[in-house]
Amino acid sequence: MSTVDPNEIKREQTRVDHVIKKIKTQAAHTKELYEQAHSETRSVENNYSQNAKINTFEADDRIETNAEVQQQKGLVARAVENETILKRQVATYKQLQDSPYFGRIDIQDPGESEAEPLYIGTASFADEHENFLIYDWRAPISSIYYNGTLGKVAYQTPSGMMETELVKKRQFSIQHGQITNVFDTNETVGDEILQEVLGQQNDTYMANIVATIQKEQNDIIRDTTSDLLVVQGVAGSGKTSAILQRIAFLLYHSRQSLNVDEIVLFSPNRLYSRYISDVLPSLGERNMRQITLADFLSQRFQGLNVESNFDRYEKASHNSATQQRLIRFMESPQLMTAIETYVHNLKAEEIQFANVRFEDRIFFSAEEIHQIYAALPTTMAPADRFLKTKNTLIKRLKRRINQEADADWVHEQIDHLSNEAYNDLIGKRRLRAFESYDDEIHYLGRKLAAKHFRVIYDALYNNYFIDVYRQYGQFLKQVAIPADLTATTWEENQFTFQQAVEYHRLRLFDAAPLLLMRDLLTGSGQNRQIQYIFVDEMQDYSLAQMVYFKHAFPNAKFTLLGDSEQALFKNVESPQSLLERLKDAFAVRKANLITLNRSYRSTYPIMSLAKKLLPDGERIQAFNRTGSLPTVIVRDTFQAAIQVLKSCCQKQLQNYGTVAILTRNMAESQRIYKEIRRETGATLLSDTDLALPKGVLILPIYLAKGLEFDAVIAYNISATNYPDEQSTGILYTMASRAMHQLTLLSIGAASPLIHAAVADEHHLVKIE
Ligand SMILES: Nc1ncnc2c1ncn2[C@@H]1O[C@H](COP(=O)(O)OP(=O)(O)OP(=O)(O)O)[C@@H](O)[C@H]1O
Repeated sequence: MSTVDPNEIKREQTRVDHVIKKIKTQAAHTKELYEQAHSETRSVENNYSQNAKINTFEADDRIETNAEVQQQKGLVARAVENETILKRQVATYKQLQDSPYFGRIDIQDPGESEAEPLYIGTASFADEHENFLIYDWRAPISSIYYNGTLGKVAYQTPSGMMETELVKKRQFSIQHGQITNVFDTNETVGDEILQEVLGQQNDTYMANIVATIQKEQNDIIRDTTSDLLVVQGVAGSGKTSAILQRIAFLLYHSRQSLNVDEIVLFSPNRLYSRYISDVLPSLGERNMRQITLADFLSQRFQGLNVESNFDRYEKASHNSATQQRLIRFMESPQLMTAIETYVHNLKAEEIQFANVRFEDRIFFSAEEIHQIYAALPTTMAPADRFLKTKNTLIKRLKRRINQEADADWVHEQIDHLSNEAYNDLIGKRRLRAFESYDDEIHYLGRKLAAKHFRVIYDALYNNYFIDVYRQYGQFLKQVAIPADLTATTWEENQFTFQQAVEYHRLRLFDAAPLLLMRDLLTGSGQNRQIQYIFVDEMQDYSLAQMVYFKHAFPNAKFTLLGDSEQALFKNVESPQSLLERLKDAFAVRKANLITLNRSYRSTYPIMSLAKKLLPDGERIQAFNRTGSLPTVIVRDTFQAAIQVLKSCCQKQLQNYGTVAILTRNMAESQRIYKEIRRETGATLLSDTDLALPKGVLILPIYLAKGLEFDAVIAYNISATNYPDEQSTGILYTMASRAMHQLTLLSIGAASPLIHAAVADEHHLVKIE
């Protein structure tokens, strides 16, 4: 790393000025185009709505109008798209005007006498002669900036590997058009600029890291070949950042074949979804689809209240050994395999068909449904037999509707129809004459009968003629249980499942096997459109859930990221064993594992303490950023602790924008919120909050997953709250949320885990 000669900096600033001038000209021109496009869209839209209003009473007119309307619709769509592209371009130029680029590489191709400088920024920019003044960070040549050290380098292009020589690599910080920092480096991406970026205060929402992507992160971002990419990364190692830059990268590289709507990110909670929502737009891309596991499951189990990880965590702070063994089995891929085998071998008479009832009477009996199913060839897959059965039922329903169309009760209804209701029912047919009056009445009758039986149609459509809960109960009854579970435990397990369902509740660990069973039996539930699935905080998912995702998104490539040591909902597991289990469960052709051991978020003193909390924390490399020592404060009473909280918040707010008080659960958060909100102006955050304000925030640790704060106060890290190693993951996660300052506050003796961490190294903390 070397500093750059002042004259050279001047020359660079002149270039920055020149590029910005060009961008400004281009921006003004694009803005004009955008405004034109905007008024064009308005006029096409106006035109469209005029045309849509055209008299459609004459049959011939209708056909013509339809074609015209379709054409107008196309015009509107194109105008809107054009406008959106221009709007995005205007935004990109605005950003480039402020900071046009962050890197420069000088490359000398074989046979050339001079090196050519290339500048790298968040988007490409070319002048009027098509000279690239800035290269997009995702362009093939830009990979040299992230991967290469000076000397011979190779980079991937669409037409194969290219070789060149890297003779200079320069990093810039440019703010408001002024170079504030510049370094030459031989490293991949040197530490100086990174120091500067990481030392800054958190601005509540996540920012992109394209200027300082590190080599290992770059491997994650640019991996285009793996079907399963697993990233085990320590706290603050940039996993979430890598996901977002990877999505931007994939979109750039597969513009033609990949749409952002074909990417789904499973996020740990809704706050996180908001926290990361600015990154992709700052890179000129739209956000991917995001969903939490809880929302995904509620959508699939409409009408049932599915337990969430948070509920489970709030309910049982410590699981008994028996409970842990039960959970292990219920969340295992073996259970999912057992479901597959069970469904595969299921005999017709074992399928739990249910009566379809209508107005207190049985409309299709389970027996009738069973007979249809049983008559189908046994060689057919269960889902195919099921679909055929469903079709037969729908046909029978239609036949019945046809018969009822001429029934007296229907005729009576027709007689009492108002003119308006009559016209409504005739609907589109109004314009085509009926052969006879009887035809018209029969048509109306069918419509009325169909309306009458609509609930049955819906029940068939939604597969309510099979009772999957009873079927699942049957499955549990016969499945072979592991040796470490007793028959009594297993019976109790079946009973609690039944009981929960009676109360319209579903335990979290039943959700994945139940969904798999339902999908396999009914041939539903798969989404073949999705091309990429990302799962952040993968350690909070069971393998059974992962196996279900694999089934539900059969064409997707998976990127799973997490930190086995930030497990809040189960015991910490060694990264290697988690990775092995994942690989087995996914059984894909091309799996890639990447480990990130360098941590960027927290200062060196904070990370030094956090890693001591872990049994194998030594492998974590804390980024060398200075800061004050973490403080441990012990008080005897709740009131004394509240006083500490108030004074800490006031003090820390003078230096920092966000101070987060992290608690073990929601009840604790609420309790302290009541006590300190007046003096500190604190905000209590819950899972339904979608915004992250500045100031003092109070939240349970599970909502702080994936987030970071300038200062963190870990509230009540006492021996009572965190008595043994089951709490390791929680304390480690709490400590590693802090960027600049960490305070550990205990009421009564601190957790033995904290004592053990600093036992031989008292210099790691300051005791107050
Ligand atoms: N290459 C980088 N350049 C600049 N900042 C970085 C880089 N990598 C990570 N960071 C910063 O470090 C912090 C942690 O990153 P991120 O949240 O992506 O890590 P993580 O591995 O998902 O963390 P955790 O598992 O603890 O939630 C963020 O503020 C991020 O911007």
